Amino acid sequence: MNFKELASTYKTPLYIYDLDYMSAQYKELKEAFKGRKSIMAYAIKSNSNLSVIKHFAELGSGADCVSIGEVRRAFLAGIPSYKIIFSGVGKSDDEIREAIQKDILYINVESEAELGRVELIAKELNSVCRISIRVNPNIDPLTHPYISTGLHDNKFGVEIDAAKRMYIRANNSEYLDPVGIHFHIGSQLTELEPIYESAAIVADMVRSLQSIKIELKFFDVGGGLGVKYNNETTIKPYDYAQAIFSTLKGLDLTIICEPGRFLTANAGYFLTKVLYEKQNGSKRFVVVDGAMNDLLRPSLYKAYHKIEPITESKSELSQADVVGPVCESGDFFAKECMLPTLEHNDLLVVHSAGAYGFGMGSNYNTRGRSAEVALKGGKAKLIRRREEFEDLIALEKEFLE
Ligand SMILES: Cc1ncc(COP(=O)(O)O)c(C=O)c1O
Ligand SMILES: N[C@@H](CCCC[NH3+])C(=O)O
Repeated sequence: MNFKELASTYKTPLYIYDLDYMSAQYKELKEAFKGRKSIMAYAIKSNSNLSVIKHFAELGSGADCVSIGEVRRAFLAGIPSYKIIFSGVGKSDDEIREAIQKDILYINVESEAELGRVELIAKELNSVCRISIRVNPNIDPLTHPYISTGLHDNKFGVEIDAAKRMYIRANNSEYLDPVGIHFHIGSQLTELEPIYESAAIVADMVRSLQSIKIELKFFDVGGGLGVKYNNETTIKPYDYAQAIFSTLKGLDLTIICEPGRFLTANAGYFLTKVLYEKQNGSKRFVVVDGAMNDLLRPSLYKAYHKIEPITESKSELSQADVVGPVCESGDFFAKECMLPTLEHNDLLVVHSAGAYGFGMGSNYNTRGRSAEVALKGGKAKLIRRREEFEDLIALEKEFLE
């Protein structure tokens, strides 16, 4: 990849996404589920640029959404309504209403109280809403605590007993059609066992519902497949699919998988430019033009992202913290990273930045968010322009007296 040329054409900081890599990841995962009916529902939250979603739409993907905004993005990008799923613990009445009116595949319900709202709104609309229920299997996914979602300590989903009550209620309602069951125990999962255990619990639940004549069609295994940021061992898609198949013996359900990070993380690069080198006592800092408002993961989770310098410098390597201009000591991309002496305008490539990168960005410190560029067949294309000062103040300006 010619990062120098990309930086000179589009300036920095810059997000770059390799769409061909995303296609290869998509195809590998889809292929792993061969032999069973399956839908890949791309988790839009991992990278919600419309051109990225459109790319997955063209590959035949559905969409997993967590807000009505994401549902609207899915429609805009050409994902068919019958492949769109809407999850999340706090859907508002307006969001539920619009999802029902848009006739998406199903609303994934995450509490008994929410089931009541969905039923009421479907009744008001004189409609029948397809639903699934998100089961919280209380299994430790063995990942970072901030991205664990499958324990009773986490806000997501409902416990088995509550789910059963909800299915019975939904099955008896004129306005609800229970079609699916769902679990998603966390993100960046690198151990297969918790996924297998969760799938087994949920498959047993499907069987117990069958015994009371509630027949589901969709077995939604969520997302969560981890990727290599550093030297993690990851789960192979084939093993993942086989583990799920092994829990489904005797059940003829369409599998829905909601990959996010697996498809996008290692397709993305964040390109930033060196502004200054500085030394505070024995501490060396490399100050760059990107910051935590562009890529929050290192600050929020102490997440590791490989940093690759692009420089003519042949100097010895020494430890440095790579930091941005934001007014927070937590604004860093790497700590104690081995780097040569860098010059003004040298580039640093932050790897694995395609998932939960741009989307978790903000305008903190009145910084415009970076531009985004997509690469396909070796060709680069701008897919979001850089935010300018005028964009940042647009919603406030009219109120200035
Ligand atoms: C319901 C649901 N599905 C899918 C995903 C995508 O997760 P990941 O990016 O780890 O594949 C998430 C995010 O954690 C989620 O909450
Ligand atoms: N934002 C997280 C992933 C959250 C997944 C959504 N529940 C990350 O960057 O790793």
